[in-house]
Amino acid sequence: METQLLEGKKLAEKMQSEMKVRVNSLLEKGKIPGLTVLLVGEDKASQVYVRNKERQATKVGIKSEIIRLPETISEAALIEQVEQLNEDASVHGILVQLPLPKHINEQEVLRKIDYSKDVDGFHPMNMGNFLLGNASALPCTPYGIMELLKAYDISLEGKNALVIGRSNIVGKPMALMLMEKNATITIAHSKTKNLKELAQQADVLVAAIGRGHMITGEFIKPGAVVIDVGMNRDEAGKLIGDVDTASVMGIASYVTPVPGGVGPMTITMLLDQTIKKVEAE
Ligand SMILES: Nc1nc2c(c(=O)[nH]1)N[C@@H](CN(C=O)c1ccc(C(=O)N[C@@H](CCC(=O)O)C(=O)O)cc1)CN2
Repeated sequence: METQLLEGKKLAEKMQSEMKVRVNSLLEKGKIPGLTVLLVGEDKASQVYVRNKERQATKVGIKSEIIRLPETISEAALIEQVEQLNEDASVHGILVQLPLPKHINEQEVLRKIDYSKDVDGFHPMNMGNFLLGNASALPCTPYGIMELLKAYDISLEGKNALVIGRSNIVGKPMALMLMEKNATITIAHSKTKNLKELAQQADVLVAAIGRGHMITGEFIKPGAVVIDVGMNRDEAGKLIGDVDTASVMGIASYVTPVPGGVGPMTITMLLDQTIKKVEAE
């Protein structure tokens, strides 16, 4: 079987060039979409991600700012920053880059974002509305994956989908989005006993485990669609996914590469949701 790459980077470029047109028409009406990202601490990967968010936001015409805060900031001081942004009419989207340092309660901070400015879809109000089928903002990674599947005309109806990972930002919302498209969902996690067996029955497999190259060809049902959410570094510091892409080639029908698959779609959906906030005004 020939395995086709699901090229998130290419789709992201296409979607972002369409976003430039959307932003231009907002600018003509005197509206400038504004996105502010709060970055706490020195985490190397997070620094790369927020820089990329800022660069790509600027490219499509969004006014973007990163507020860098020290690792030692208190939860109260971080919440104060969030509340200031809630009051700032030029800011349409607020994003707190995750993970936060251990002394800060992530959920407490996220719930303090004005939910109408939450472009990550992590606010409990948005999560709840999403669960009820009435979303106003969606978690960007699973949203990007759904757009990628749509762009490649991959039908989910009646398919067995296995989501490996149960995080709030990927696994749980991913399962729900696949279910909305009439797939039959299984969620696996670190305590799942028969992972390989479950994987071998999956028509669609989403790997969001955080363990480099854990999913090899022997986990894959012939013809399956394989989505790799992993962002791991090997011993040489090279970025690798949760899926050993080379070993699934020839077995899967589709696979997302790392880099160039899911990651670029995550940022693109963030930009989309920021623009939508202003379009809806
Ligand atoms: N507030 C949030 N925090 C985090 C989220 C999120 O959606 N909201 N997701 C992840 C990290 N993330 C975005 O923040 C993210 C990860 C990876 C990429 C990406 O484009 N990856 C590239 C490779 C980049 C590299 O070379 O390191 C790729 O896959 O091609 C974008 C966004 C956790 N935190």
